[in-house]
Amino acid sequence: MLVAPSILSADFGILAKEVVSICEAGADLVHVDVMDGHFVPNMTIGPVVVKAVADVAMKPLDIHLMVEDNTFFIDLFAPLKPKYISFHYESEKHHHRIAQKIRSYDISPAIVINPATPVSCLSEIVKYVDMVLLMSVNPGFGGQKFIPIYDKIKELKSLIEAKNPSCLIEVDGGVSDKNIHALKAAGVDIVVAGSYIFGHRDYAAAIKSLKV
Ligand SMILES: O=C(CO)[C@@H](O)[C@H](O)COP(=O)(O)O
Ligand SMILES: [Co+2]
Repeated sequence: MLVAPSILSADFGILAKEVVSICEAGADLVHVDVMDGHFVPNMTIGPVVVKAVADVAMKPLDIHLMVEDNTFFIDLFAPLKPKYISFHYESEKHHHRIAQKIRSYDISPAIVINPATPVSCLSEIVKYVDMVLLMSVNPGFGGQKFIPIYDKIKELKSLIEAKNPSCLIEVDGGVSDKNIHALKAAGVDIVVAGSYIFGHRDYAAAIKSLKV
């Protein structure tokens, strides 16, 4: 299992130090939640702060867009060369165009679906992305209760095996040592965890407990 700590739960007063700490503690990716106050009822960070994160991160960035205007934000963040940019199925009319746009920057495109969005809506776009992110909370906030989406993970695994076997499955929201084994068994490749990791005094121990 790869682990992507979500910096949404970091102490923003010492953000650079927090990013270095999770990288040294064994993070595989640094998950950056970008919210615009329209697609979700919350706002987070923009290009100036994400650049400061990119400047100190020793691991690749995994940028999760929760915005209405995907094109605008992709153009803003592409110069920071993240490994992934993920966009929400629910926020976009032109999924294929957005995936191509991300790839044109030599960045891996990923698509995200909310807990109530069915896996069947991915049947065509799955061929064009390198990762699918399944939300296991409603997007907008850290620290929410995990929604059991195990059937969706299994359904997505079958779709990926049939249409794009190299595509990875990421799960985001409420991940902890309580559900990590079940997530692994269902076929997840990468977990995002915010409050679980940053709520521990020992980040390395928290990350290790998710690397199952
Ligand atoms: O995208 C989101 C929330 O919208 C996440 O990345 C959260 O930041 C995860 O936080 P926890 O649920 O692990 O506390
Ligand atoms: Co996220």
